[in-house]
Amino acid sequence: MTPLTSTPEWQALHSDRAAIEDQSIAALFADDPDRFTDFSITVDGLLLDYSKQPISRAVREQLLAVARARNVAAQRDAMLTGQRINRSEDRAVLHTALRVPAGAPGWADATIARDVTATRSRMAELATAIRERQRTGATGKPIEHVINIGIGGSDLGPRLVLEALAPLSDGPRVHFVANIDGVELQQAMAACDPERTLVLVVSKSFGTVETMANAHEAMAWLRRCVPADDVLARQVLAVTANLDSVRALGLDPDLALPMRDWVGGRYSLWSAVGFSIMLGLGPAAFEALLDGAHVMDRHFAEAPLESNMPVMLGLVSVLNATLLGRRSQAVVPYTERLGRLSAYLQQLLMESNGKSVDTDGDAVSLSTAAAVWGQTGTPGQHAFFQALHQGTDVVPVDFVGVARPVAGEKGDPLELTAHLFAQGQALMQGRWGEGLSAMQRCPGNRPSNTLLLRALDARRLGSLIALYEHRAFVEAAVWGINAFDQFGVELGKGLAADLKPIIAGGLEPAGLDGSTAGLIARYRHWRG
Ligand SMILES: O=P(O)(O)OC[C@H]1O[C@](O)(CO)[C@@H](O)[C@@H]1O
Repeated sequence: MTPLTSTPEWQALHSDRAAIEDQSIAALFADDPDRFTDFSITVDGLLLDYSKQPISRAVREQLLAVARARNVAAQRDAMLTGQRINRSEDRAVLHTALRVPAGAPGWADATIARDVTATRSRMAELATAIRERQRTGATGKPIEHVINIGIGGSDLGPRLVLEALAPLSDGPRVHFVANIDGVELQQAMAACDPERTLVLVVSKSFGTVETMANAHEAMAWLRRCVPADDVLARQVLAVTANLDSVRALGLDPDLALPMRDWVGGRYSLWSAVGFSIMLGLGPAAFEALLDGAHVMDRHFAEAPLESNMPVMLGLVSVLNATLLGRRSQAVVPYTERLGRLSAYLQQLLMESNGKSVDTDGDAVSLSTAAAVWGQTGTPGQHAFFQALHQGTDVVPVDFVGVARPVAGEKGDPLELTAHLFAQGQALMQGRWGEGLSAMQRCPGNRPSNTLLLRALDARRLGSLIALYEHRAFVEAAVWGINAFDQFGVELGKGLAADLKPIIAGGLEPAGLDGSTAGLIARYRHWRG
């Protein structure tokens, strides 16, 4: 893979780096009254406004030239058509196939489409039977609670969606359990009647320590509390790509909902991993979520690069993170319902693109993924916004707003929206003028994107999530890295397994580094 820095297109952009950094965003508006129209893109009720970035028309052309030089369109097509683009794991990457409506033309082959439709139908039948109380728990009581046990991609997506659309929930109440310390599981078990609870064990690998530990605990609870021999068969359901391990846990693999190896964990909420969404909101809402994502997929596949929302969002990110060295990025949704968004995007963007070698294994020549963080507005305004306005580092912000709240939600987002728009304006304009002390002045010229959803509903949420998935793809394509493996996460998992018996006191801490040995000694001492 040619290093990005060796391409003439990047070199041309880089030679203008200082000018771009100094570019007054306000001046770009003054020079071009139509700038908002030209630097915003709308796809089916989702608007991206990237006009408050230091990007002139000429700079946009340079960015697009970089995208062409990196074959972003060809790389996209290779993903969509099921080529094995995840080279380090020799896998195709087909989360987009999960969102093609049944019978509609997709990009991948027909076998995959049939498999996707079959799983979706099975999920819908089962969810309907549970929601309509035809399929009960082992003692004949209806399922009113679901405990979703999973972590990372087997947790964050369904959690985000169910929190966002909670007012639409008319099915069993879903409780999420990810951490291994037992806190969430204890809380969930305390809130659930075991005879009316379905436990979902969601794990692509079915080997993740946290998930397996929590699954054992929850299964023991069901066995203890439900007087029926077939309680596990009736009330525990595995969602996985590893059916052999389902058997090892004592569950029937024939009952499990399958995942495929061509779906990465952090791209999997559209698969059977989203079963808890279907249970909570119903199959129609799940379909709407998929439809919204598919609309974004089609747009990504078909729109010219310059009016392609994920392409432009990805290029803006590369400009900030790589060209201008802005190593962190805030995501601030202006609705409490999207409070999980920054955590979701942390995994999506940082696990995908926190890489320092390219697809050939050579060191990349420039910085890749920036740190992603944030919380909702307006609480975030009273926490970290001071640093956004006056701190020494420029932190690009993605604002996310909704024109209409989720159906059934009380409260009007107008007040919040005023804050949202005001913050973007304030970051750009700053505050200057006679009579202001140095402490009172705000430098301004700080970039932001604004994403505005016509309404917070399943369809727009699907589009929004798919947009960020494709942004990660575009960034990776430009950087020349593989967005679909995550070997870095494995290292700590292995070390934790080695350390556990030492910390527990069964093994002596031989050969450890001084810090780890010291920490273990102190922990043991304080634990008593
Ligand atoms: O679904 P699994 O296999 O339990 O993995 C959970 C998560 O662990 C990771 O492998 C690493 O955090 C993620 O990519 C994945 O979403």
